Amino acid sequence: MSKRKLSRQQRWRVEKIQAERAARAERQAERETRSLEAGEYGPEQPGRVIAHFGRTLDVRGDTGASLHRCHLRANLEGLVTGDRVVWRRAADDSGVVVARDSRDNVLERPDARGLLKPVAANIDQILIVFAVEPAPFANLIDRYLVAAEATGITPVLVLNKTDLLPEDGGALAHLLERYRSLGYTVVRATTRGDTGLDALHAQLTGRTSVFVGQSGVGKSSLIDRLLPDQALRIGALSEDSRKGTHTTTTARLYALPAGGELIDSPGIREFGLGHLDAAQITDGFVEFRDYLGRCRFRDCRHRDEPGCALQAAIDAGEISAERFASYRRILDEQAGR
Ligand SMILES: Nc1nc2c(ncn2[C@@H]2O[C@H](COP(=O)(O)OP(=O)(O)OP(=O)(O)O)[C@@H](O)[C@H]2O)c(=O)[nH]1
Ligand SMILES: [Zn+2]
Repeated sequence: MSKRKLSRQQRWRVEKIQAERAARAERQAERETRSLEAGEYGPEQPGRVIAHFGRTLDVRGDTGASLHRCHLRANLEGLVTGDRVVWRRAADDSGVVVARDSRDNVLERPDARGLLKPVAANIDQILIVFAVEPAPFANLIDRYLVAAEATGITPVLVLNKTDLLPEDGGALAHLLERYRSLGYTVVRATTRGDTGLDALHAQLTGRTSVFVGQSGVGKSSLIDRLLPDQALRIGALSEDSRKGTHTTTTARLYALPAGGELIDSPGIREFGLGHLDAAQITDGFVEFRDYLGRCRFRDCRHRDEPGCALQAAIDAGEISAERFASYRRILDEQAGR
């Protein structure tokens, strides 16, 4: 309901509820300060947010794998899964989060109203999954790469279903070579067979990762194989479900048995191009970066302008004409939205 349509009585009621809420928050903050000062909580220690439900968080201490249901100090806002925090443990194993460390990076998604909201933080790599089938369009891979580059998080390409790959690698071999030559890591995987995930395990070890990619490329299959302890995964979710329906869509951090960590949620898997401006799209093509700023005109749109450094690089074979066409397509589609 829009604000304008509220009657005076409704407005009064809303204000009353807000005032009560503020008073409650203040009392809670005072209680917290008292109990923190009274030494009811242990010493400050580092931890990481594993999941969050409003002002309640699951925190994992840096020593040991146990989870602690924590609440937030009243002055803290906007923590997300993956945040590194300072917390204090209570006698009953719950805790309170007292501070958030600075973030290396943050993954954002538009909410229902189109406003960008952080969903996860401190991610080392975005694994862009594509598959032998459905066959990938280069333009789609480029879109994911551009979106990943805009976050500052390293993208890695994962080609899944390699069991379906013809001996000679088919048309995909050429495509993969293009991305390798741009400096991207390409990992092959298959959920069929015993050794199909070896390279992926190696890529995941010691890092915090997220999986993104089109429907049907095998993200669920990969994640199920990487987190074989289904009971643990599902158990964690059902334990949270009493907290409300939104818990199943909130991002959760999983420790992978073979090493490394995975942050996953339906929202993260749908990560895409959404909200990028022209400059971000241009920057998302890594091989353009050396040429940007070298066009004759400072406001060159890299279309038909004379003295365009990008066009010259294409003519010289230094930039792939296909990647440039893909760039133009993404720009045009964003402009037409
Ligand atoms: N041949 C083959 N099929 C696979 C492999 N991995 C997954 N599949 C199949 O691909 C189909 C899609 O897999 P999903 O794991 O549901 O794909 P997804 O990316 O999670 O798809 P959404 O849930 O729609 O986003 C399923 O029928 C899987 O059995 C693989 O390595 N090889
Ligand atoms: Zn130009």
